[in-house]
Amino acid sequence: MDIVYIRDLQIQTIIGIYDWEREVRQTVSVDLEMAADIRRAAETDNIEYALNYKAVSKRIIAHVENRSALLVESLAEEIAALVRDEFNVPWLRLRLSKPGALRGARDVGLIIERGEKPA
Ligand SMILES: Nc1nc2c(c(=O)[nH]1)N=C([C@H](O)[C@@H](O)CO)CN2
Repeated sequence: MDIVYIRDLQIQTIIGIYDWEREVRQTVSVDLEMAADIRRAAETDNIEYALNYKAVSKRIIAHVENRSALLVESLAEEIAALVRDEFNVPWLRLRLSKPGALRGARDVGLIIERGEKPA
């Protein structure tokens, strides 16, 4: 199994459970690992056969910027579902973090894995 990844994709969005968090955009950071078979793209040197991380990033940004979730859990599940459905990704691991959201911690958030890992 090969992995195409995106690290520390920073997006501004409304997220959080507190009143002040409903009024100001905060930064969330996305790390994403996606199962892929990169061999055909490598053999042909053709983006048509690649899992295009630029296209995935643009889709995630569009979704997150237009959302105003309360919980990081909701946003993480939505991102995982759209990446799997729209880019035909069989398995992914997603870390969604809120830098600076908790005093004393660099960031907080969660890590989820969805789908089945190909052999
Ligand atoms: N498991 C979670 N815990 C908390 C969340 C969350 O989204 N998931 N959110 C908050 C607040 O919005 C926090 O980020 C503000 O500092 C608290 N706990």
